[in-house]
Amino acid sequence: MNKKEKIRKLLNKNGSESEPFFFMISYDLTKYEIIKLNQLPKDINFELSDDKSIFSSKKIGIEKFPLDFKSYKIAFDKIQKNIKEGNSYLLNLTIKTKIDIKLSLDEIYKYAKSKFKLKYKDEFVCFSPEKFVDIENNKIFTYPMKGTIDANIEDAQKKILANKKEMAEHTMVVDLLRNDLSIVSSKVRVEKFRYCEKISAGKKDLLQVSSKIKGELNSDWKSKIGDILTSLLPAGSITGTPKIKTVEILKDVEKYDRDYYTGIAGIFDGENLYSFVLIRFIEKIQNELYYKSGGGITCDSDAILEYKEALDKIYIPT
Ligand SMILES: C=C(O[C@@H]1C=C(C(=O)O)C=C[C@H]1O)C(=O)O
Repeated sequence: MNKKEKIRKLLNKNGSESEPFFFMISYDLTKYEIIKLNQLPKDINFELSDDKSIFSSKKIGIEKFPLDFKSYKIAFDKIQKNIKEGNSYLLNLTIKTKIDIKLSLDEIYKYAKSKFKLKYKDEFVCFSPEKFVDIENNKIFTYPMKGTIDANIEDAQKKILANKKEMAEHTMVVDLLRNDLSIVSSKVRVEKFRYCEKISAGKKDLLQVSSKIKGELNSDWKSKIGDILTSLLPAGSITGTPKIKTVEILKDVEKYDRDYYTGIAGIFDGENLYSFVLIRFIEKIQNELYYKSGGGITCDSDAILEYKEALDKIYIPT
């Protein structure tokens, strides 16, 4: 049985037992943890919050040792070639940046302020602003986030909402996720289109644009959590579209393993399910720390600006 199938069956089984459990799944669905909440080991910590006021402008400085622009540009150019050939029209290109910070993963987890947090053993810490799906009262919701602007630019919100490239990019992700939700649910509707949220990002504050999409599930969805999640993964907002071909291209151009970065984590509380995308992510690899980050590329993208955006996302909100 392959790993995806194993994950699907385990989630279905855990859901049908109606007991609360935690889950985390890697980007390529080869790694996972599915653990009953009352058996969660001490070295796995997480927090999920819906508190909109979680926002802070205190900064922790991070020294960055980024991939050189030339290497980024090679990947970027390959992506543009694929877009011109019609293989994809939106790809989320991500990079791994070595960082230096005088804090342990435990301390980062403790200090980072974010809606969603996860620390996994001494392996990684994630402080994500991005929901994946929520399931409440037989309804499934997803909240794709696409579009980032420096919040301190004058009229930042107005500018990003009026920007045609941002609009096109966001619409593509909403289309993809509407389609994904239609695989697992019915009566899919976009409930909110392009709303802005402010996020503290090191020396900068960022505005991120999201949408809210809703679908209806059958009342037996708890025994199908595995079918639902494995059909939706990897999350469209961190791949691009069309998904299968785009994932293939990313495998070729990204010269590192995403691992749990851009995967998902969440809980089933016995009644409802809440999950988030594993972005804003620091990983310990052989005693060095790496920050994984990226952004969406379209035919209109500028390589320097995209490179800058991926590096701007390297921050710890405190
Ligand atoms: C992949 C990342 O971000 C993704 C890309 C975004 C964008 O292009 O605006 C926003 C949120 C994420 O879905 C990341 O932050 O590492």
